[in-house]
Amino acid sequence: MDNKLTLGLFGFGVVGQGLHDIIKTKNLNLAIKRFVIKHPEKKRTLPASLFTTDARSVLDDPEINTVVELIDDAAAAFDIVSAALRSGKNVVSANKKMIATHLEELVDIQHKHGTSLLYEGAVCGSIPIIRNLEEYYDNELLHSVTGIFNGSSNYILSKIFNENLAYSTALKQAQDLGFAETDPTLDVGGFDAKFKLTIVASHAYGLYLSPDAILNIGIDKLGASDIQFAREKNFRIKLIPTAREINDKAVILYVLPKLVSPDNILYAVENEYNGVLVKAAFADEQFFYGKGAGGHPTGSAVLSDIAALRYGYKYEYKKHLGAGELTYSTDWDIQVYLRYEDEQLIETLGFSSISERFYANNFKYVIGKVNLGNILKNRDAVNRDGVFIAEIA
Ligand SMILES: NC(=O)C1=CN([C@@H]2O[C@H](COP(=O)(O)OP(=O)(O)OC[C@H]3O[C@@H](n4cnc5c(N)ncnc54)[C@H](OP(=O)(O)O)[C@@H]3O)[C@@H](O)[C@H]2O)C=CC1
Ligand SMILES: N[C@@H](CC=O)C(=O)O
Repeated sequence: MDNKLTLGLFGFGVVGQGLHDIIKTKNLNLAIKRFVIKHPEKKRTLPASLFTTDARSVLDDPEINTVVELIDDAAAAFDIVSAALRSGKNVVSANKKMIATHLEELVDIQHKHGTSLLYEGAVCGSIPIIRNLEEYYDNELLHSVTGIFNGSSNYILSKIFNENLAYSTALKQAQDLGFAETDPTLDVGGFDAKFKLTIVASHAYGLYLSPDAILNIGIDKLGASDIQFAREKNFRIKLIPTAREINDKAVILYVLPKLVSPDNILYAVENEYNGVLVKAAFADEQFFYGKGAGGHPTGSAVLSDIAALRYGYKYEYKKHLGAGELTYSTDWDIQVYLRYEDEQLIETLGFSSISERFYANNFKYVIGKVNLGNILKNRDAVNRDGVFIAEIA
């Protein structure tokens, strides 16, 4: 099938412009009829007549059969995407916060209206992980899906570890390069990685979960002593989301910084690059590597989804058909490095074992095993100034 696609594009920022750059270099059987933006006063690189702030002019246009949603407002994005799907238009989105928060509802709308929502660009930029989890790993038992899912935090950590840049300078660079979210707390606080993990959990394990139920600790409390500790032990610190089957009934999910050694493939993933490490029963380990942020890498994933709509591609959410087989659990001990100030925190977290302890005037840490559920329950006590927690193998 080679249907002509007539697009309405919401958003002409980093990703919207990146997509447009790619589309204009190719002779594709598609046309962008209209761009919906928020600030009409902004200077654009295309004729003003193509831009509007009126969402209805796209949603109510019967000639537009495909909506591409690339805006930085998750609430508005949900309204746009759900209205488009309900009106019979297929949609491509890169909005991981919106998708992670509303996935089950969006799947229902697609089923009811026979439309398709694709979102490869929402998870790890240019890396084609969603379609692989849907299609390639359809029958494989997946032991785990982990990796580096956020380009901005990885960029910041790379600049700190490799170039001794200050955290704030590195963050500013990630923003200037268009990698960071409009609210960069989403990146450095591990929220963005968690939204992506929530989407991965659906396609890998058939789970619909509220992101709020999942632990995310970011890199924003990283301090000079943690960096020194990591360097002395020849570790690098990476922000790692983890989805892992702990037995044939339960899956654990969390986002934590991790101290990784040079023999870990993620050690060498630098800057805005992402890496997805899939461990499957028979295929064993497989590694996907590519740019996780930026207009062109993300635009290429968005374009791949647009092209897939030409032949009627839909996610089938097949793993949800056996729903109930696997449940989400937080009852699992993980080994962590914890820098802390108040001894009470060690009690509160209820370490089941401690293998190393260090006290100095301005630097105290323990290494030991703690239950994931306890960290989740006490996340406010852990996610505060003076404390830094990271997984350690
Ligand atoms: N940057 C990246 O590397 C990646 C981003 N993403 C996701 O892609 C989406 C877009 O990100 P990005 O391009 O970086 O964001 P930008 O901030 O660069 O651009 C956002 C665009 O959205 C428009 N906009 C905001 N609100 C509305 C609204 N209510 N109606 C219509 N237009 C609106 C803005 O309009 P105006 O131009 O008038 O201000 C702007 O054009 C986000 O969901 C982000 O999480 C996904 C993967 C990678
Ligand atoms: N802010 C995100 C953009 C891509 O998803 C990131 O840094 O990874």
